[in-house]
Amino acid sequence: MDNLLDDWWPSPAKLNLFLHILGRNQKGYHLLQTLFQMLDVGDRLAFKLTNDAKISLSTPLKGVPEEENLIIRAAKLLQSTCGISKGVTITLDKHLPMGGGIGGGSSNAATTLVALNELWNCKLNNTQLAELGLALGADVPIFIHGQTAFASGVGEQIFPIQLPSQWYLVANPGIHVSTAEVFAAPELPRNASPIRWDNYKFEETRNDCQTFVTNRHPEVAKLLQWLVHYAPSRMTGTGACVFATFATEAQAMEIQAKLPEKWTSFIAKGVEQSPLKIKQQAVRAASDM
Ligand SMILES: C[C@@](CO)(OP(=O)(O)O)[C@H](O)COP(=O)(O)OP(=O)(O)OC[C@H]1O[C@@H](n2ccc(N)nc2=O)[C@H](O)[C@@H]1O
Ligand SMILES: Nc1ncnc2c1ncn2[C@@H]1O[C@H](COP(=O)(O)OP(=O)(O)O)[C@@H](O)[C@H]1O
Repeated sequence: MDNLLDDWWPSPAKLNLFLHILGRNQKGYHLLQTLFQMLDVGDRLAFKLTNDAKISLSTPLKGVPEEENLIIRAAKLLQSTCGISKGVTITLDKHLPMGGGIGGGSSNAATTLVALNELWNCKLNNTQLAELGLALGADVPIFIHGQTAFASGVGEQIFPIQLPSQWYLVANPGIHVSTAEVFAAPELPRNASPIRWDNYKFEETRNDCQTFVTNRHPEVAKLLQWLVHYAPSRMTGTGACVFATFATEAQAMEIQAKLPEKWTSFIAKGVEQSPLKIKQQAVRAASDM
C-alpha cells in the first residue's frame, strides 16, 4: 500500500455481487437491492491547492470534456457549497476501465469530495458528503462511506456487513456499456421481491441487468461463459465487466493466466473498509496529533 500520508488519495473500484431491481421511484430511477463489495485496487488522485478559485484537471480523460468530468463537478460542488475561495489542480492516475460497472467515475467523485473536505477544511461529516455526492451519481454515497455493504433505494441506503475473505478476477470484455441505456430498456425485469439481508447467499441471487446486457453484447456473454467454467461468476452493475470469485489470490492468478489475451483483467481482494476510508482516517488522526 502507498504511504498513508503521501499526496495520493485512493479511488477504489466496487463490485455489485448481486443486483435486484424492485421497481422505480417517482423520478423514474430504479429501486435496487445490491451488495457493494469494496476492492483494494483502483485509481488515485492528487490535489495541489491554489490561491485563486480555479479548479482544473492536469490529466484530462479522453472522451470526457473537463466540465463533465465527475472530478471537476465534485470539486465545484464542494467549493460552492462551503463558500471556499481557494482553488485546486487535480491529477488523476487512471487504471479502472470506464463504463465497466466497477464505479470508476463515481469513485473519483467520492475521493475528490473526501480529500478536498480535508484539504479545504470544510468540516463536513461523511453523511453530509454522501448527500452532496448523491447529486453527482447514485454510486457516489457508497464510496464516501467506504464500506462493503448491502444497499437499497437507488443505492444510498447502506447497511455495512462483513463477508468472508474473497479474491476476485475482474475481466473486461473491452466494450463500454452505458448505465442510462441499460436502465432505459423496456425488457428489463423490474419486479424482484425484496430479500432479507441475513438470508443472503450468492447462489440465490442474480444480476437483473445481466440477461439484457449479454443479449445485447455477445462479447459479455462469451466472457461470462468462459469464466463460469472455472468459478462462480457474474456481471457487475450494468456491465460490461464480469467477475469470478475465488478463496485465494493464487487460484485467481491461475485462471487469469489462462484468460484469452483479447480480454484484459485485474485481480483484487474484497475488503471490508475501502482504501479511501483508511486514508481519510489516517489523515484525520495525523491532524489531531
Ligand atoms: C446500477 C449501478 C449499481 O452500482 O451500477 P453501474 O453504473 O456502476 O454499473 C449504479 O447504481 C448506477 O449508478 P451511477 O453510475 O452513479 O448512475 P447515475 O449516473 O446516477 O445514473 C445514470 C442513469 O441511469 C439511470 N439510473 C441510475 C441509477 C438507478 N438506480 N436507476 C436509474 O434509472 C438514470 O437514467 C440515470 O440518468
Ligand atoms: N472521472 C471519471 N472517470 C470515469 N468516467 C467518468 C469520469 N467523469 C465522467 N465520467 C463518465 O462516466 C461514465 C461512466 O463511467 P464509470 O463510472 O467508470 O462507469 P460505471 O458507472 O459503469 O462503473 C464514463 O463513460 C464517462 O463518460
